[in-house]
Amino acid sequence: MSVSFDGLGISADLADTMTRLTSVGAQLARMIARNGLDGNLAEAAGTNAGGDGQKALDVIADEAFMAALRGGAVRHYASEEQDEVVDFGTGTLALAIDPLDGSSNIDVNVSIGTIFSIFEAADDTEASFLRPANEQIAGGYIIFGPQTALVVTFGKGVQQWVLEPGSDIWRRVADPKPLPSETSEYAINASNYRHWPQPIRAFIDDLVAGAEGPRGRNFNMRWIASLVAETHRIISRGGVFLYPGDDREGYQRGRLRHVYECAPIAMLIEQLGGEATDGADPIMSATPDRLHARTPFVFGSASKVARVAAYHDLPQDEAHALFNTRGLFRS
Ligand SMILES: O=P(O)(O)OC[C@H]1O[C@](O)(COP(=O)(O)O)[C@@H](O)[C@@H]1O
Ligand SMILES: [Mg+2]
Ligand SMILES: [Mg+2]
Repeated sequence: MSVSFDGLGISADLADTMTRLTSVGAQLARMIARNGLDGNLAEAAGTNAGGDGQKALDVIADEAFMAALRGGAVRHYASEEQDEVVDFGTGTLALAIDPLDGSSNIDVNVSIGTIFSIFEAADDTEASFLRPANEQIAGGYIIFGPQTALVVTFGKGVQQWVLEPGSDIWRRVADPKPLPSETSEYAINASNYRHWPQPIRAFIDDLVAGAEGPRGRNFNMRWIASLVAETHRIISRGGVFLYPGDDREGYQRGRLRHVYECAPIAMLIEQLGGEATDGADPIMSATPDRLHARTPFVFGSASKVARVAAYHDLPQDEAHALFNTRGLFRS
């Protein structure tokens, strides 16, 4: 057996689905390690349902997961790369997937990943996914980086496996620890500053002001542009991630997709004692209105996520005031 989920109390259907996912994960890891030797995985390949340009690896990963899952316990397959839910006809589960996350990093040898969300299948294809994330029975990701790792929750804590390089063998390693509630690291694409709503600008202004600002201490920033890699860093050492809505065309609800990006990450983060919101309200209790719906996304250490929500509650004049007047937010 190349991976084992024994002792985790999950159903045979869920274990079979996870085995199929990890088998494709091992194949993709080998392929990614050979990028440039056998062809260019970052070559342009078309446009997906959301209007995003697809790279060769986006399409290869989607086809590989779909082929591996067909005939198993998954009945409804929803993918970033498919306009509509694919109905395999039989099975008890519904799986939503971002087959390849962080596509802009394929050709620069930076960590990329796969994100997945699993529900019990509903009667109708769309109904399987247009429901609150707190109905998920599993959520997780595979990260393809210096190590290939699987991080997943089945609703009782978070477990992690690492792929033995060059093989199909996944070894379980220590479970991730709960997130620290305080942190000094934040992640946001700061090039969008001028497009952000005022509460996000005010929050970031105060972090950037560091020891001289209202927070009275310094913060550090990271931006990898792979949601999976940012999540893995935050799970490893804490931090807060923000992809807010902004005033660019098509970005009013941010960039990230509720169903197959934010919902499973939110489940992992909450299992580790962190929080995940759209800036104000929890992701886990929101119901998306479309398969490819976007949502603003803020997640990570609980106190930081709560602080972002508090900035949304500031009176307009205080959100605009010079940072040194915001004594309320010292720490
Ligand atoms: O390029 P931007 O606007 O900083 O966006 C980066 C974000 O886009 C994403 O790459 C979107 O995911 P895909 O690569 O699956 O489209 C996230 O992984 C990442 O957080
Ligand atoms: Mg993605
Ligand atoms: Mg993707």
